[in-house]
Amino acid sequence: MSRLMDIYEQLRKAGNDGATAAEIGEQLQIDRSTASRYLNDLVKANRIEKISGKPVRYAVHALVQKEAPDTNVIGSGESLQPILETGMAAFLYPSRPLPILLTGETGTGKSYLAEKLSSLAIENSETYENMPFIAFNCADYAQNPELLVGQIFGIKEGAFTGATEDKVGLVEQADGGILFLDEIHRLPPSGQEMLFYLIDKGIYHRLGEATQERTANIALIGATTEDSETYLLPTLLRRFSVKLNVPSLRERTAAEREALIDRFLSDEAAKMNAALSIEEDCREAFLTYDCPGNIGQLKSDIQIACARAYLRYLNRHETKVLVKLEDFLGEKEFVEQRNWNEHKTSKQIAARSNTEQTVYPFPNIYQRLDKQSNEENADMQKAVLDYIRELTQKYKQPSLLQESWQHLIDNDLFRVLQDALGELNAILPFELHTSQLYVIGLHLQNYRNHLLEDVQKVPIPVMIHPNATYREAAGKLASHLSSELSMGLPQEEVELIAHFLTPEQKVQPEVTKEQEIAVVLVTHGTSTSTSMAQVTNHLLGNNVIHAVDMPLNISAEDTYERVKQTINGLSHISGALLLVDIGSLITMGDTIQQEVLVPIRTLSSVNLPMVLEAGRQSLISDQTLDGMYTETKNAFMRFVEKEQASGVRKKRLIATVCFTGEGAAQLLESWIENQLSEIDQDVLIRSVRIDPATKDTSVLTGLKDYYDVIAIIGTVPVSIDGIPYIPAWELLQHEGISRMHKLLEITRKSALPPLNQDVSHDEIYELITHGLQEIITYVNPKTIANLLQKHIPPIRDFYDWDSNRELGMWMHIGGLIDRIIAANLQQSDKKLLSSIPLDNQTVLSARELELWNPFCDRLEETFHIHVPEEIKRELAKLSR
Ligand SMILES: Nc1ncnc2c1ncn2[C@@H]1O[C@H](COP(=O)(O)OP(=O)(O)OP(=O)(O)O)[C@@H](O)[C@H]1O
Repeated sequence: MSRLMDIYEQLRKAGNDGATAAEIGEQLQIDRSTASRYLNDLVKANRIEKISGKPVRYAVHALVQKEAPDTNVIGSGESLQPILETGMAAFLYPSRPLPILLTGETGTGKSYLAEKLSSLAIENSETYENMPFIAFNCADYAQNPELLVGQIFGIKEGAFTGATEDKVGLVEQADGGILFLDEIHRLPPSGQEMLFYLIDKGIYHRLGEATQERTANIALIGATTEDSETYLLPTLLRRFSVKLNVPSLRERTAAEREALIDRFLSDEAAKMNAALSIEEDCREAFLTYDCPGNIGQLKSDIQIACARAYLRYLNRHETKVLVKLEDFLGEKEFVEQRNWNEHKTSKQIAARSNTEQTVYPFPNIYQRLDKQSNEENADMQKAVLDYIRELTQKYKQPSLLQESWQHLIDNDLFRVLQDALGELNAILPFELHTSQLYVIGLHLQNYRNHLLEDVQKVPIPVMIHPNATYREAAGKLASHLSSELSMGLPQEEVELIAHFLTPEQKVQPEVTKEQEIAVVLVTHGTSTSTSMAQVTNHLLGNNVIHAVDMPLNISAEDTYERVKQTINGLSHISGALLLVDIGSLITMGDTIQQEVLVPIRTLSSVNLPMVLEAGRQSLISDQTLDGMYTETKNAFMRFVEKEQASGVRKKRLIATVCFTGEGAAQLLESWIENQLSEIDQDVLIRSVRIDPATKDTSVLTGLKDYYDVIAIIGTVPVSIDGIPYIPAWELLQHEGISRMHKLLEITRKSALPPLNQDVSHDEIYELITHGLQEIITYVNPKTIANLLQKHIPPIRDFYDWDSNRELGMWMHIGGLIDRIIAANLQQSDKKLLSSIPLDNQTVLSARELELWNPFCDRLEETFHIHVPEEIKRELAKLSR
């Protein structure tokens, strides 16, 4: 700290009485006249005042004295006292605020303190009144140092590839106010240099704008979890005159930890709209457990335990939310299994999704029947059977812990079920799995809850069970419930339990239903297939979709091999339905089927509704490959028709989500906005708050009515049918960005007309020139369209293409020509060939090959290129 700062500090400690120059000189071991000079500087800068009298005394302004400690910040009177005091002093330093560096372990509250210090300064000082506070996490752009520096200092158009326009940086936005850079060690050396130049001289320049100097006056706060000596340039480190280490949770006093727990609990209670209390042993556990992720972890563990308690309160119609030790222990065990060294964000996301599984809504037949009380009895019976299936499927989620089930079922009911197990086993022809009993327990809990709700009930239809043994077992259970819990079941309920007991519904959580026909999903991107498959498998409660990802760097041959191996690895199948994202993969199945010796059918343009339908179909026992193909295709058509029937296409929207709707969600909002290219400017980005306690997604489902919500991106995993979710941490890596781009690409308003609509040849020409403009780089789309217009008709007639098929082929060929030209220019024919799923097995007639010759000859003449033989074959094959 500088001498001036030392003097200021000394005076602050002296309080309202202040000190004389001689006293200060003595305390700091400097001569009195030097102390006096500094003190007068501070007076001139209006930071301290003179108290008249002899000798003159100096004191810090009363206003400043009252600013620290802040009673609202837990620890302000204790562990955080020095940080708050020194931090405020640095802010109010004469003439120019001193840069502050906050160091400390993850979750200790560095960001929190930066914000608190800033709001204190803004509230209490005239200098900062109405001044901006800009916070930015450098880790968000760690993958792209150039862009990171650009975000901070601004970018001049053309500074690097992709910098298509001038961009104002954060320094400019924070001018005259406060800039907080979290994870500052992520700044590359060039950025660190620019930063210390700014601190020194108040001067900076935008990226790519070396000649134009700009000025800014900012109060800088940096924060890092890393050792600053190692990760920051010594020159920058020296510029941080105030370095404050934020203590870990271990170093905070017990009283502070207790106060933190109370604060977090009352924050949760405020969100719940219900009375919340905590059992003593659970509070004790929160007070004492080892919490390496510090306050951040403590907070999220409390939030999760509260969410669990809240779920129990809802399910059991309790009068208050009671947080028990078990609500916390589930989480703790989970935390212990994980290596805390992993990135905190991914840990928190995983922890939240773990909770989400518990919060997953269980089907409730009574509510369903209430809704459809006018339905025919047969439909109601079907609804009941679906309900049984759904409930049993749900149990197959392996991650759903047994205790979670127990939480959902009243203790007395749970006990009666367990007691009855032996007797039921004696009656039934097989041993009842305990999990099956939980399923029945859940159903009975639903029934019990419904009884409690004093509403007019629609009775479930009576579905007499054909087998007397099961009816007997159900009767036995009913009499236990009646005698031990006075829970008399009506006849239809007893019959329903008999259905639950039958082996068809017998739950075998470890075993996946054996599929006759496999569904293999192949899409571009590092994880697109896997995540679609995960969603579907999760929803269907079965591992029915087999995913093959196609990262951009793997060749067509590798993909081919992967798909082949996947199919070969599935014994007992009698066929496979291949779902692919783009048309060019459509021929892959034909080739593979010759090697794997089972029939394969392929559908392209796959989307989530299609995958779901295919998965559902594959679970139907006697479904055939052709039947599955047709049903899945129909699902797709229905989807397309629904889209078209909705008339004007809805505007596309990406929703960003976080627990506040203001933090991560807003950061993501502006980040994504910057990523959108010209053709995606129609996309709206909206940040949405997800309440941590209820995880209520109704705002998102509401948006769905008015917009085509193409993705949800954020820090709170939400699952809404048909809308892919991209976690924020994934978005900021290559894989996530490419997923987002893929989603944008497939939802763009296609230049192509709706399916099944006949298009005239002139229209095809227009549509194609327009469509090609968007995808090709090397040639004039009109030249290609002219060539196609001239040479396609005999081919079209030979294969009897309809107009949609023809449109598809024109687009495909247009793109292919562009790639051939690029490959010729870059002399990379080999690479081109390896990116096309070529095969030598398909037998093509001489006539088919000849058909393409005139077109290929003209192509070679016009563009001075060579069209390889393999490509001619590929074209012929695709035409079929
Ligand atoms: N004194 C405090 N009072 C109340 N809440 C706090 C306090 N300190 C931290 N928190 C809360 O704990 C959580 C973690 O804090 P924060 O994000 O500031 O930690 P951090 O040190 O910046 O973590 P990281 O280095 O991982 O970014 C936040 O939700 C924050 O609001």
